[in-house]
Amino acid sequence: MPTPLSLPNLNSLTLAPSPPLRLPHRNPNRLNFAFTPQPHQLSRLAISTTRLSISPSKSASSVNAFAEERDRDRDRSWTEILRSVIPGGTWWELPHHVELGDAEPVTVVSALRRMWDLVAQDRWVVLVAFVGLVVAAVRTVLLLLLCFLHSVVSVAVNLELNQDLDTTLLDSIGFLGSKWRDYGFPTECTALDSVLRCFRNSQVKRMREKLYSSLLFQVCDAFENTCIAADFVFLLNMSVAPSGLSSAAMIIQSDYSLSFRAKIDAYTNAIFCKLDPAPALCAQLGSDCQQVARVIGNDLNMIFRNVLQGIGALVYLFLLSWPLALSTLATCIVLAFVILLHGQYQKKAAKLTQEFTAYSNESIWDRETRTQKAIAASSNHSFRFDKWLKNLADISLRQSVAYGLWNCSYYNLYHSTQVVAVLIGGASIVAGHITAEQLTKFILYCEWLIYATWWVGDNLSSLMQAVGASEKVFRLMDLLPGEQFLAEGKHSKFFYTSVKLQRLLGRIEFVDVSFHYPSRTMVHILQRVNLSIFPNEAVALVGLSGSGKSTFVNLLLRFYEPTNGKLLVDGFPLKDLDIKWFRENIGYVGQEPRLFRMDVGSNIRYGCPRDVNQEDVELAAKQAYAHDFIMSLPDGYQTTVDDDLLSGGQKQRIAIARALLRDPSILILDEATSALDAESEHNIKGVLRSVNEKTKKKRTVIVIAHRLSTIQAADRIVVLDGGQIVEMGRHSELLKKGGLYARLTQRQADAFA
Ligand SMILES: Nc1ncnc2c1ncn2[C@@H]1O[C@H](COP(=O)(O)OP(=O)(O)OP(=O)(O)O)[C@@H](O)[C@H]1O
Repeated sequence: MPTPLSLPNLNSLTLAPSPPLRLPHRNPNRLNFAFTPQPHQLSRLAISTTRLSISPSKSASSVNAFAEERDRDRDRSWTEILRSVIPGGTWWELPHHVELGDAEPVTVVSALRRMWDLVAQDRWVVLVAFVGLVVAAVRTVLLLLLCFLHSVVSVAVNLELNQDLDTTLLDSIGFLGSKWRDYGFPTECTALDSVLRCFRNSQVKRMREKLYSSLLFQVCDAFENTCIAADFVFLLNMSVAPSGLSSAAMIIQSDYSLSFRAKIDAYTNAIFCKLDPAPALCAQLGSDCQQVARVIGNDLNMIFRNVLQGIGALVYLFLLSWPLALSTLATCIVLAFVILLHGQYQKKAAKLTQEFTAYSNESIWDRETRTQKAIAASSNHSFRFDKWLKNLADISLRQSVAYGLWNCSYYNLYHSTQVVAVLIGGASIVAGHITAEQLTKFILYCEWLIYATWWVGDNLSSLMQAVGASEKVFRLMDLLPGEQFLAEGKHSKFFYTSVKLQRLLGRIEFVDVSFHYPSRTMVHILQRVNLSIFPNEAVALVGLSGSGKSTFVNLLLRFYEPTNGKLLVDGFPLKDLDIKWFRENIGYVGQEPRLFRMDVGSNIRYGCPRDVNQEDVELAAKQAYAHDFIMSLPDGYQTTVDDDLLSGGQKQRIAIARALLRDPSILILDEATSALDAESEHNIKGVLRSVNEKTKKKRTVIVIAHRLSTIQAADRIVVLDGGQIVEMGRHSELLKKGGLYARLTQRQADAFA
């Protein structure tokens, strides 16, 4: 039953919206109510937010008026639909989306300049290819000249104006022209196209490398502060923050002894082997770089070549008949205008497609397929993904229709040129200004000109798309390395000191440290934390989920800078220490270590700053209680693994072995044993003893664990609550105290009881 709507000023007239309630799309403020009329109540109401209009009841005439109004409404909606779909109408509006910040938008000229900079090493290849193409295009134009000469001579022969010009000359010109056409131009173009294609591939590679290097040298908060792309925040958080850390990614970041090439390979490996959920980066490095590189490898040369050929054809058209040439030129100008519009539209659409593809990829990645299968019973499970897909489909539909319209305009204009040529040309023949053969040639040259214009247009729209795609790629490439990565000497007007200590003892001091994440400035994660960790001490951080344990470690690893207070390492401000050297001396295992697609031995050895042999690798694996399961794999240490081929506990043990192999002065384990069974965990507790079993070298250990049995052997247990240290002491002392730690221990004991 529809809800009755009472209008007090209508003498208790009760109206009900007739189902279905129609909301006219053209005026969302206006609601039309229709109701089944009683003889004394027949009326139609239009209620708007600003006025209420009532047509008084007039029985049959009102019914007619209502029907007419409805028809008018229908007609109006059709005209509105038609108006919206014509070029420039509302249907063509592309969705608004995240702006890329306040940087200047990339123009064709600036994009080309950037691309030219990128091809610095191979400029000669581009130049040679372009010169070749110019030569090829000029030859084509000369071919036209030969044809033209051929026609002039044949006219002379036909008209018998000059009996001295015999058919031998005519034949030789025709023969020369056909040979030139058959062998010269296609061969050259194919060869040059191949050269440019090879060049394009190397350019894609270079762009990807540059983009990677720019990303690798960013600090997390740099991304969180900018609106460059939420997807890159996601990428970096996944790569370096403990919550989703790929240990390997962190090692790449920390390990500068690796060649840049190796880092790139490792990252490529990690990302393209699906080890790191970096959908946006995949999109950026995959299609976008390829699209941008296509500009020089393909679009520009096609545009250039066709412009030259078009100019040549136009010149001959003018030589043949200027009225006809003018009419063709007018057509070409209209065509160029359509090209421009279409190109601009495609550029915008390409930019949005790039954004939405990244977001749709992200929405798949961040909800792993298996997880999705497990929990996706709800009808809303794919809401995010569907939303992006719908946006993509909408854009793609508009792009296709725009392309169709563009093609349609081309063909219509092309045929209209022929019609005009036949009309004007026919009149010219009758008037004796041109011959029928000249008209035929004219139509052929027209075709050539229009064809060249079409090619220019087609490649120009592709160029525009590439420029759209290049915007984000270039902005990411332009990011300056984070401050901590510049700590190697002079950089612009700043001078960064970089202290390398002779030996890292492992004394860590948090002095009055407060911190909030850049993306949530109002939420204070750590508040006035004061803590000194002594060399060779094993300290455990415990607390409720979200109490700031991982953040504590993030600051120590210098993924973020404290907003207040300072961090000292061996008495030196952490800011002044060489970040490369410092991270080389740290072993870190995160909550979800990830493995690279390579053999187990290489995975353990990965990023190790010192020379190690197989014996060292095996020793580290034994300490991490990974040796036995590794030996049970088909090829032992040579077995190729990746994230999906091992269990969570096995991956954690390999990651622990990797950290131990570095023989670090400070070892950080953030929930590093959460996936281990009780026995493995019991065995691995030895890692906590803060001594390298082989060298007997001591080390500082920081352990974060929810399973409190893991940390009972720690020298000191620090309890965090709401970003503050609330308790500190040994296991037995804290139990006696009866505070948060005792409560947590009790809860866990109850849970297992
Ligand atoms: N990159 C980030 N941006 C904004 N807030 C964050 C970020 N990372 C973590 N936080 C927030 O900081 C708080 C502390 O997070 P943290 O990961 O340090 O907690 P934790 O004690 O390690 O938790 P857990 O035991 O569940 O791992 C949480 O409220 C979390 O939501």
